[in-house]
This record gives sequence, structure tokens and C-alpha cells, in this order.
Amino acid sequence: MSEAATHSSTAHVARPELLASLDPLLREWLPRQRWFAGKGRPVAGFSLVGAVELLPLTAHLGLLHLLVRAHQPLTPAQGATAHPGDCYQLLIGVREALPPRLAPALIGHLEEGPLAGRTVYEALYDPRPAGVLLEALRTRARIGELRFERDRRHAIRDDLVPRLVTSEQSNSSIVYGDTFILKLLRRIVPGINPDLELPLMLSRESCPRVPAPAAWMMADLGDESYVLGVLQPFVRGAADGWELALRAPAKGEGFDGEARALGRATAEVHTVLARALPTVTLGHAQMELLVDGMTERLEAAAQAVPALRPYAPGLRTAFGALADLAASGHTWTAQRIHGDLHLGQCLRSPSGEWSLIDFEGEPSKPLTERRLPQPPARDIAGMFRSFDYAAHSHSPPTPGWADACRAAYCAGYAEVVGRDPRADPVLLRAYETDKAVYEVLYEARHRPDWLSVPLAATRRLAAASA
Ligand SMILES: Nc1ncnc2c1ncn2[C@@H]1O[C@H](COP(=O)(O)OP(=O)(O)O)[C@@H](O)[C@H]1O
Ligand SMILES: O=P(O)(O)O[C@H]1O[C@H](CO)[C@@H](O[C@H]2O[C@H](CO)[C@@H](O)[C@H](O)[C@H]2O)[C@H](O)[C@H]1O
Repeated sequence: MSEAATHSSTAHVARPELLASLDPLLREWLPRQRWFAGKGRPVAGFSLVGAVELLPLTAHLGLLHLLVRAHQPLTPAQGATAHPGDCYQLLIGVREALPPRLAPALIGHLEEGPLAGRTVYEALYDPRPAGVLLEALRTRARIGELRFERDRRHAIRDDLVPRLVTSEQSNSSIVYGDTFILKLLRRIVPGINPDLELPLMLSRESCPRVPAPAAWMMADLGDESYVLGVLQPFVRGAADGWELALRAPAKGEGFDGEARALGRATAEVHTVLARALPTVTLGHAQMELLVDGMTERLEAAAQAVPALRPYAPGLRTAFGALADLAASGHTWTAQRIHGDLHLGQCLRSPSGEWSLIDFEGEPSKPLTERRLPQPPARDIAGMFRSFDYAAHSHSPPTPGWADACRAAYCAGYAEVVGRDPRADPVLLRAYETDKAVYEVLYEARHRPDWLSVPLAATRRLAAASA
């Protein structure tokens, strides 16, 4: 029987004194993590949402699963006064001393409490704690409030060696023996998470464009359930669309063929989503709400990023054109979509097959909003933006590259659904503008060195809309 399963009978909420002694370490460590969503606002404190010992803290190696809410009071200028704070999933290892190979995982040393003198660290770097999670998924363990589920059609071996994915991510992923990849969601919210919901549905509909969830990890807290992680087959030897798009010009290769295949893959996923889940017609009233949302996001981004302000009037024109079209009686069909599609969310297997991953949607948006049916043009606009990002990253520059990719992508899309997305330029431009505005804020918060890329796009879009 697994360590986690054995321990499940005695799992208990960790001692409050230990959590109090962790508090100062987390205040320093958490805001530095790439996946920390509350950048730019000081953390005033933490409250505990859930705590489970996955390995006893008294042992040589302890493992604590924590759900903590980070309190970051908003100033009135930031628009709200009663935000409860974001909830994060943490896996904390506790050892006497950290072996040198785990040095990058250090969180700090406990100075007080029952485990004073011990070292705490990000446990996902450590194969043994990472193995505990896989074993819990494999054995469908119940440990305190943690519930591990699996689809028995996937055989999960018990000897897969874990390694943490170290690329920049919004969440954290562990690859097990190049066979499975477990994505642990960091900022967690109660409710149905599209990152599990949509791949599960697509796999039940036999859509080959998405790796099928093999197991998943939940927390049941009171009346609410949280998705904490999803285990999927690892696409061995895959390259993501971003890497390939950057590499192509340097290797003297075109990307049109891949862009076309990506258009087809996107359309296949959209077709299954539209068939299996409800679609709705968006008329004037719904489009007004959509345009209001776009405009509000623009105002908020311009407030936060002064460099965006000169382009705001031109960008509003793109939204105004969509409102005018809706007012004239035009309607659109909305369906479930990917929600945050870009080249990095597309994986190409060595045999050339494309899959789409990461159906979480834009992490900063509320879950209910991310699960609403939306026009598929939104995903297409996401890819348009991504081709533009890639073109900006080429050296030497590749004039016309992004436009050629966009044309090929739309042609591929049209091959599957029979309609070219560019037939609706007003909607596409509004979504492209909305996405570029989102990116301005995203880059300002997370990757300031990249800010010039979406800013250049807002300049271009504003000029074209004026
Ligand atoms: N099924 C998979 N097979 C191979 N690699 C994957 C798979 N799923 C994700 N990855 C890799 O992990 C990275 C992060 O996954 P993603 O779902 O985008 O997480 P995040 O939401 O944290 O960005 C991807 O960029 C990709 O390189
Ligand atoms: O972490 P996620 O993949 O869920 O998405 C977030 O981070 C992305 C960057 O890693 C960000 O994408 C932006 O940069 C990409 C190049 O790195 C580019 O291809 C995308 O078009 C651009 O939006 C994404 O917006 C953000 O939600």
C-alpha cells in the first residue's frame, strides 16, 4: 500500500503553531513565484483553507499539503474593498537539512514552533514527495479533504520517476517517467475547472486533439470542491508551437504548413465542443455586455499601464464598431472554446500531430466567466496575437511572417468548418484588441521585458481602427 494511502487513516490538520511559524517565510517566498497572481500588492497575511500531512511531519521527510489564502487588501483606487484574497495550493517539504540538489527549492528555516530548526522547501522538486502524489492518484486515495480520482482505462505504473518541469508556467507540472504529466493548479477556485472539464469531455467524444485526463486531484471543503490537479498522458518528444515558430525562420523553414495544421486542429476542437456542449445566440443585449467588458478591461489596463493611454481612444473604436454591428441586428453564435489559446498551448508530436493543452482559460478571469459560451473568434484572435509575438521575437525581423501565418491558420480552420474566420473582421478585430490589452496588463505584471510586444500591437490596432 502507498505511503499516502497508509497515512490517510491518520491524516490530520497540521498544527496551528507550525503554520504560524511558516507565515513569515511564505510572505517572502510566495510573491516571488511566477505563478503568484497577486503581484504588485503586498501580502498582509495568510489564512488556512486546508492542511493535510501527506507524510508525517515528525519523520525524516515530512510533506504538508496546504491551501492558503493570501490576504492582499485592495486600496479604493484598485476598485474593491472586500476581496477575500486568492487561495493557493502549496506542497511543503520539511527536512532536517536540505541536500544540495534541492537548494533551488529552499523556502526557509523554521525559527519557532514544534519544528523549529527544520528546513522547509518546495516539495515538488523532490522525487519522493512528487511520487506520493502519483501514488495517491494511482490508488484513488482519500486523505483528509483531498480526493484523488482516476480513469481506470489508463494504466498507471507505480515506478515512474518524477521530474519537475522548470519552464515558466502559470501553474506547476511534474512529468512522471515521460509517461504522464501532472499539472498542479496553483491559484485555486471552487467549482468546475475547465482545465479538467473540457479535456474530459473531449476525450469522451473521442477527440484526438487533446491529451485525455487519466487522473485528477480534488479538495472537498464544506460544500465546495476544488480541482487541484490533472494527470494526462505526456506527449513524448513533443515541441510546442511557440518553440517551432521561433525556430522556423532561423532554420530557413516556412511555418505556413504548421499554421494551417493548427487552424485545422483548432477547428476540430471547436466542432466537438459545439456539438457536445450548449451553444447560444448572442444578440444586441449580450453583445453590449461583451463590449462593456472589453471597454472596462481597457480602462483598467490604461489605468495600470500609463504607456497604453495614448492608444485607448483608437482601441475603443474597435469595440464601438462591434457594438454598432450588434445594434444593426447582427447576431453571433457562442460556444465553449479554449479561452487562452496561443502557440505555447499547442503541442506537436514527433509524428506531426497537433494537440491543444491548458483549457484553464485566462487565469485572471472568474471561473464562471471562463465557462461561458463565447464566439470561437476569441480563440482565433489569441492565435493571431501569438503569431505577432513570435514575429517580434525573430532575429532578424521577418516582415509579413505573422500575416502569412494568420492567412494559413484561417485557411486551415475553414477547411474543417467551411467558413473563414476572417469573414467576420469586426468581431475578430475587437477580440484581437481585447487580447492585446489583456497582454499589456499581463506583461506589465509578470514579464515587463515583454511589454513592448503587446504595446506595439495596441499602437497598430489603434491606428487601424481610427
Ligand atoms: N500532455 C503533455 N505532454 C507533453 N508536454 C506537456 C503536456 N501538457 C503540458 N505540457 C508541457 O507543460 C507546459 C505547461 O503546461 P500548461 O498546461 O500550459 O500549464 P500552465 O497553465 O502552467 O502554463 C506546456 O508548455 C508543455 O510544454
Ligand atoms: O500561462 P499560460 O500559458 O496559461 O498563459 C499566460 O502566459 C502566456 C506566456 O507564457 C501569455 O502568452 C503571451 O505570450 C506568449 C509568448 O510567450 C504568446 O505566444 C501569447 O500570444 C501571449 O498572449 C498568456 O497571455 C498568459 O495568459
